[in-house]
Amino acid sequence: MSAPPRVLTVAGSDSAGGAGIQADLKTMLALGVHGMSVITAVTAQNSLGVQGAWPLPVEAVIAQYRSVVDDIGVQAVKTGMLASAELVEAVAELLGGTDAPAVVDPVGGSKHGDSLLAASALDSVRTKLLPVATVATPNLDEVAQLTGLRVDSEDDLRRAAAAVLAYGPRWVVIKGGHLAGDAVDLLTDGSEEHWLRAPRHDNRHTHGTGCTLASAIASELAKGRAVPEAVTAAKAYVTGAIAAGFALGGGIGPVDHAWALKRR
Ligand SMILES: Nc1ncnc2c1ncn2[C@@H]1O[C@H](COP(=O)(O)OP(=O)(O)O)[C@@H](O)[C@H]1O
Ligand SMILES: Cc1ncc(COP(=O)(O)OP(=O)(O)O)c(N)n1
Repeated sequence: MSAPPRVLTVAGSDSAGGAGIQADLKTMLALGVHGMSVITAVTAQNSLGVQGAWPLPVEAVIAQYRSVVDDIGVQAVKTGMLASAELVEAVAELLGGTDAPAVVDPVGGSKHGDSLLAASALDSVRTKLLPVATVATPNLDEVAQLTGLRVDSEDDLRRAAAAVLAYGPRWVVIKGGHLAGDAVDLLTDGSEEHWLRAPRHDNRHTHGTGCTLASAIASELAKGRAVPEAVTAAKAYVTGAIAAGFALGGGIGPVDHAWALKRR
């Protein structure tokens, strides 16, 4: 039996299991790749919000990464919550030393508005992390934090993409999930444009959408797909997961990472 493609997530733990490391590993399982993890921070969170967050020491993050990459190897890496400037810079340096494609989700906060990244880390995201990204996947709040641009309509997505690409990622997916109307994302490398459109599901249980999309892109890249095909497949996966999102706790429940497995 040959080993499945290996994908590494470098992200924070979500105790509620809908976002962060837990979302990433579930996505990877559902998409048929071998998921591995470098935990950057532990959060206490649930359907109502984030109650606490504790970043890990930089040396613990580097040690986890080295253990996995030096022995097992990876075909793609995804990054999520990195919490501090020190962790952003350490992870950027690690990514700069690998040939595997890197999907960078520049996580700034949770859906409830709780911060998951120190304000002092934003400059390191712009100048160190985005330049080593194969694909960056900011949502509209992250676009505003990183570029100062407000996106109010589909027309603004192109301007936002150009502003993020100026920091150096090879491709960017601007996620229009927070706009009204269809769920439209723009994937571009500055010359090609791919508009990814899906019907908006009227389901409030959307915890983990961004993590799920980014780790699905990494999974598809690890299988050898080109970026546009990988993002198209990932969009279909996250759309199905949102359609099947379910209530848990008293607030926003998770997307259903297993939706595609249940249909087999
Ligand atoms: N209600 C929805 N119905 C369908 N797709 C959605 C919905 N909300 C978000 N999406 C899609 O989910 C993906 C993640 O986007 P978004 O929710 O904006 O990310 P984040 O979790 O980082 O804020 C994008 O492809 C977006 O278009
Ligand atoms: C540990 C951790 N990492 C990232 C997030 C944000 O995840 P996201 O997929 O953007 O989902 P929402 O929080 O917006 O529902 C998180 N909450 N926790």
